This record gives sequence, structure tokens and C-alpha cells, in this order.
Amino acid sequence: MASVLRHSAKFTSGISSSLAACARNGTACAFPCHAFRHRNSSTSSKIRVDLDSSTGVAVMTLQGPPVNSMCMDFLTDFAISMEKLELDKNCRGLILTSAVPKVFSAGLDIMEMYGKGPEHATVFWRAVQEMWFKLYSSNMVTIAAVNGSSPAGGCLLALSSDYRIMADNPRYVIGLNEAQVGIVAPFWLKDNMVQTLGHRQTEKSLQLAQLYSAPDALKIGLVDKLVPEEKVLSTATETMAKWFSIPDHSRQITKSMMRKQTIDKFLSNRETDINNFANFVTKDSIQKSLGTYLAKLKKKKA
Ligand SMILES: CCCCCCCCCC/C=C\CC(=O)SCCNC(=O)CCNC(=O)[C@H](O)C(C)(C)COP(=O)(O)OP(=O)(O)OC[C@H]1O[C@@H](n2cnc3c(N)ncnc32)[C@H](O)[C@@H]1OP(=O)(O)O
Repeated sequence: MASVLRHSAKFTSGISSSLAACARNGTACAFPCHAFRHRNSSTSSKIRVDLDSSTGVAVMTLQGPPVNSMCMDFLTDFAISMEKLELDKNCRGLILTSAVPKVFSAGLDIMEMYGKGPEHATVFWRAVQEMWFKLYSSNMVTIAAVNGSSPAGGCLLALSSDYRIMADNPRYVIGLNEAQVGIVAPFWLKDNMVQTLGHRQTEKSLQLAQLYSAPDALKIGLVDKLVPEEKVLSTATETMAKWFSIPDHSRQITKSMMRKQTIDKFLSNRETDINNFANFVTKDSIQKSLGTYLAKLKKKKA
């Protein structure tokens, strides 16, 4: 990542230090409180992170136009940002959102899977796994503020968060449409979806590669709440306050208990999953599907 965390915090009063202490200790604190904030910012080409140490909330803004697709740079920036936040005692919660109009994330960058050899596939897939693992197993409260369409890998970010708020716009879609692209959602992402939607709904969603409009996503429980687009971020911040009212240690233990089985299965099968991906994605038939899908995406514009 090109940039470093810049410490621009200004300690201006005792109030701010007690709020910061509140953030560190995981005790409930009434916020939003806009006075005397401590802000740390970190910007890479694809991702911006703003941590407000006075509230303990970091906002990670995806800023890779045109569609926040997850290329290697994106995945590397994401992993580094997550590591830094996880280690930062001032950070208790993370909000994910997008600066790209109408798109949260278009998912994996198909160009990273098209026309590349097995070595690249291996490195790329490990990075994809790492993104999911870091978010799914995070100690922080994670909230996806989905302010645009969120297919495939975009939906992965939302699913692996603790709570999902989406802009109430029927033109925005979310879901795991991998089968449509000619690829298959990995078992750990499937497991993640089963936990959210249940087995039957997941089976239909995956087999039919369904992308749900925001209202339909709410109906099936793929997102937790719809709000007007301009309120997505503020609602995420308000929701964070509710999650922060629970002591960190008990919430974290509960989260890891709920997610342990999926994480253990992932860790035991991680290398096999990488090999499967590298073998699968480099097959001629899969390359042909990816090529056809890419051409369709490009043709849409013409
Ligand atoms: C059994 C063994 C296991 C094997 C495992 C197999 C692998 C499993 C992988 C599972 C996990 C995730 C998979 C993915 O994430 S694949 C990506 C799927 N994504 C999509 O299908 C979304 C495609 N994009 C869209 O639908 C739209 O772009 C949008 C997001 C709704 C936005 O629409 P828009 O009108 O605003 O923008 P648009 O004109 O379509 O796009 C602008 C340019 O961006 C290019 N582009 C879009 N999406 C991608 C992408 N995902 N990767 C690369 N490039 C993308 C698009 O082609 C346009 O380019 P250009 O300007 O025409 O050059």
C-alpha cells in the first residue's frame, strides 16, 4: 500500500480523551459525538480508511472506479488496512462503503481470472480467501453500508460483515451470481450465505445465480435494513452505537463461537481450495465462459 497512516489527531480536551478511553475499553459511549475528534486517515489507490479514535469507528471507503472491482492491488490494500485496524486499540468498529456512484463493488476483477496461468490464479485466490477471512473473523463490529450494486465478491463483503444496510433503490442489485459468470462460489462463501439465508434459499440463490433488487434482498434477509441512499452511512454509524453498547469481550466471543465451524472448515481446506481454484479457472471451458461474460459486459455499453 502506497500510503501510511497519518496521525492527524488533535488532543484538545479531557472530553476527547475520555471518549477515546471509552472506545478502547469497549464500554458504552453515547455517540455520534462530533466534538474533539481524533482522526487517522490512510489512503491507497483503491481504498481509503478514516478512523475516528474518539468514537472507535473506522470507515473504509472503496474508491476504485469504474466499479470497485477486486484486483490484486485492491485485495492487498484491503488486507493491509484490515490488519492495521485490527491491531489498533482505538478501533472497535468498521463500516464499509463505496465512493463510486451506484456501485458498492462489482466483485472480483474478472481480468485477474482471464488469460492468466495457474501461478497467478494461486496468488490471486489466496488474496481473495484472505479478504474474506479477515473480514469474517474480525474482532471489530463490521457493518456494510451498501450504497450501490453489489454482485458476487461485492456481496461477499456484505455477507461477511455483521450487519448490512443497503440503499433503498430497486435498481441496485446484490447476490452471488457466480454461476452466471461460469464459475462457482467457494464452499466457505456458500457456508457464509447458508448461515445468513438458510439452506433452501441459498441453494436457489446460488443455482439460479440470483441478483436481488434491494427490496427483494431485504425480503429474503440478504440485507438487514433499507434506507434512503443519502442515509446509508449515517444509519450505519447509528447502528454501530447499538452494537457498541455490548461489551466487546462478550460480543467478540459470541461472534467467534457463531463463526467457528465455518472458519475451522475453511482453515482445514484452504490449500485444497486454492488448488481447486487454480485448476478450475485455468480450464479451457471456464476461460471460454469468462471470455463470453466479459464480452457481454463490454457489449452492454456499445
Ligand atoms: C469448484 C472449484 C471452485 C472454483 C471457484 C471458482 C471461482 C469462484 C469465485 C467466486 C467469488 C466471486 C466471483 C466474482 O466476484 S466474479 C465477478 C462477478 N461480477 C459481476 O458479474 C458483475 C459484473 N458487473 C456488472 O454487473 C456491472 O458492471 C455493475 C457492477 C452492475 C455496474 O454497472 P455499470 O453500468 O455502472 O458499469 P459497467 O458499464 O457495466 O462497467 C464499467 C466497466 O467495468 C467493467 N467491469 C464491470 N465489472 C467488472 C468485473 N467484475 N471485473 C472486471 N471488469 C468489470 C466493465 O466491463 C466496464 O468496462 P469498460 O469500461 O467497458 O472497459
